[in-house]
Amino acid sequence: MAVFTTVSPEELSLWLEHYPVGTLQDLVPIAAGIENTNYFVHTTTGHYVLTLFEKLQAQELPYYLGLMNHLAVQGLPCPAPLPNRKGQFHALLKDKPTSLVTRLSGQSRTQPTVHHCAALGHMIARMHQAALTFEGTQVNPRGQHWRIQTAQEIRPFLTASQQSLLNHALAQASSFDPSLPQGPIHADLFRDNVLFEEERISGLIDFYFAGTDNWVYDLAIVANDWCVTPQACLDPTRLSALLVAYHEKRPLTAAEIKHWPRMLVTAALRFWLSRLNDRFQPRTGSLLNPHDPTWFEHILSHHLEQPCPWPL
Ligand SMILES: Nc1ncnc2c1ncn2[C@@H]1O[C@H](COP(=O)(O)OP(=O)(O)O)[C@@H](O)[C@H]1O
Ligand SMILES: N[C@@H](CCOP(=O)(O)O)C(=O)O
Repeated sequence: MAVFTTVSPEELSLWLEHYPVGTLQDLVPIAAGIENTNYFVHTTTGHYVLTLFEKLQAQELPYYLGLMNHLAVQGLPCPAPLPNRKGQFHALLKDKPTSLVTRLSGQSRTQPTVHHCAALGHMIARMHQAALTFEGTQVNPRGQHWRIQTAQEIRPFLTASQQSLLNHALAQASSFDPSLPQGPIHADLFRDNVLFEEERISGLIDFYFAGTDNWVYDLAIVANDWCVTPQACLDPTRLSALLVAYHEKRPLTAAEIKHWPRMLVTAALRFWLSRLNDRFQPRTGSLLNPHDPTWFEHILSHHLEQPCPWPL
């Protein structure tokens, strides 16, 4: 389970005195997740999620928490950060920058249907459009610069054929048309980061990889996780449902459609690299749910061997 920093009810009760949320009733560690320490918190005023940031620094948080607040204010189902009595969205707890956000209802779907994919396509288009008016700016922290640097660091651990795959992927994951529509993107909207009540989306969570990048890249990240088959290729029915729904709300441009196969490669490369990095350069502390890099190696190989054209 991903609790890197233990918080006792006594420690949290003291910290919560700075928040207008009443008194602590219950504190439950959350097993899922691999980046931060998370707890469900129940107080006399409601249900919240407490996050102790294990990697991100305090100065990096205003972008993420500000974006979540911006989207929540506009009616998107994102966690709303609670300000403390000083008006701050984060404060130190156990020497870690920490936030308290609203707990959203619903469950993630491990086996999404076409209906879930269509609902998500609509929601991503809404999110992209709503995020455009957010005043904060940040380049995608897992973008081109990070890909090149991480590839260099993990290259010595790879076999010759993996290095060749890496070279092919890196060549495709660069020199994109600078006129592609951009804005703040979620950049990690995997199945575990979307909550549903029946077929309605009730939560978009975990914005801690967000940054400005190409919108079509965000869609490719989603397609690689939501539409993938056990053979590591994309299921045409779920993929169409996702893209048709997005396109209805925010029509893609001809340039975006042309870039689609390379965006799928870039998205698969990004998660292959981060998973390899977690395997070969693990953080100190207990990373108890590492993800398997081999899965994204398969997806990446598939996209390079049989580029997936725009399906609509
Ligand atoms: N605002 C929220 N409302 C409801 N559940 C949440 C919320 N934030 C996190 N969770 C739960 O906590 C789990 C881990 O959160 P996540 O942000 O993915 O962790 P990490 O940043 O460590 O990857 C999620 O899978 C979800 O079950
Ligand atoms: N989605 C990424 C890892 C990020 O983990 P999360 O729990 O913060 O979504 C992956 O699958 O590699």
